[in-house]
Amino acid sequence: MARSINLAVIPGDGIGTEVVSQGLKVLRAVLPQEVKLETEEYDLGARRWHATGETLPDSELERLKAHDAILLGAIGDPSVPSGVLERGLLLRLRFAFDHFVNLRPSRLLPNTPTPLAGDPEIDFVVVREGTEGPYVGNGGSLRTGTPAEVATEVSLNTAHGVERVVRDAYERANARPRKKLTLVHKNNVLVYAGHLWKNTFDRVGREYPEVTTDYLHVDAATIFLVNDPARFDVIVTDNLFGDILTDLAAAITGGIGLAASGNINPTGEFPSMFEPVHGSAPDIAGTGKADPTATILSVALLLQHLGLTAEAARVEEAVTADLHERAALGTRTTDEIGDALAVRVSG
Ligand SMILES: NC(=O)c1ccc[n+]([C@@H]2O[C@H](COP(=O)([O-])OP(=O)(O)OC[C@H]3O[C@@H](n4cnc5c(N)ncnc54)[C@H](O)[C@@H]3O)[C@@H](O)[C@H]2O)c1
Ligand SMILES: CC(C)[C@H](C(=O)O)[C@@H](O)C(=O)O
Ligand SMILES: [Mg+2]
Repeated sequence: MARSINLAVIPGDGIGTEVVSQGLKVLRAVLPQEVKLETEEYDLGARRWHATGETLPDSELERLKAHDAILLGAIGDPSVPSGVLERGLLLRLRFAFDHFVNLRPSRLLPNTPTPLAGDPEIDFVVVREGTEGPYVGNGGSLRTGTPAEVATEVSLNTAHGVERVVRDAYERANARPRKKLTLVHKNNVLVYAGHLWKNTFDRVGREYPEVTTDYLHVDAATIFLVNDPARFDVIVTDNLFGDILTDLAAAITGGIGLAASGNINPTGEFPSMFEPVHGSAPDIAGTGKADPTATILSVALLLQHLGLTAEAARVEEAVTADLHERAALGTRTTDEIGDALAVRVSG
């Protein structure tokens, strides 16, 4: 069936540009001829900010709306004050496009090194809330820069925002063979937000009698992620806990170079955005050491989201096969890994 994909591409900063070009290479190689791919690259990130002072102008946001999806590399640069691009560009996109499901799957693929002992079974997905929590920018500081400075960063949690992400997580758990959903929060201390999350979780759960539920405080969840990761199937959690847990999840499943994510707007009102979990890695930018696999697996999530499930599976299979050979192949550059995966998906 002939169709076209109108993809926005935001390479961003540092290794973002390096890994995105590999992601596009694999995307082009996996798509059948009858699917026409149109891409439009957006110059957003540190270069643009230095040149114009802009992070994400309204006009660009408006143009981005028209795309079927967005592929993003990473943003953030040591030459730009911390938070300017993170808030002004990345979070602005997630909020403006109502990406309330930040989907971060974690699977330990065969032959992939893990720092954990034994041969752990790891196959879970984190459903991280993407538009609320302490990320909303509800804060400020008084007497800034003085010894008497006071700073606040208030976490915003709405019944609407919590319910929609919890419901999405139940749906995902219900569709998986194990049907298990774990809520991670900290309701022994954060009692207002924590109780809203837990009450919503329990109430919505009554509509999903086949889903087994579990609750963990976030500190304990970090223990289990290391000692017993097999206990997790689907995790639902708030924006900040989800950020931290998914870097840990990446570390136990082969490293941050393999961790993919999708910022999903489930209603389809706005384009969803796919990006590796990692950042712009200024420490290795320009060296060819960046692993593009996380971006390529994010391309698989993008394909899945667009209903191209066979192509998504081909990308995942190619990554699994490539990982099998990693130990024998030794060190490869970003480009070499991208080339190898592009050959595999088109073969
Ligand atoms: N989604 C995003 O765009 C995003 C995500 C995280 C951090 N950031 C930003 O990126 C900048 C750097 O942040 P950071 O250092 O905390 O996190 P980072 O993820 O960029 O790097 C952490 C460590 O992981 C390594 N690493 C990351 N990606 C890798 C890859 N693909 N292959 C091999 N090694 C990889 C880096 O070399 C570094 O040692 C900051 O400005 C931060 O705000 C952006
Ligand atoms: C860069 C930052 C805003 C971002 C986040 O905290 O969500 C990043 O760490 C991520 O995990 O995508
Ligand atoms: Mg993060």
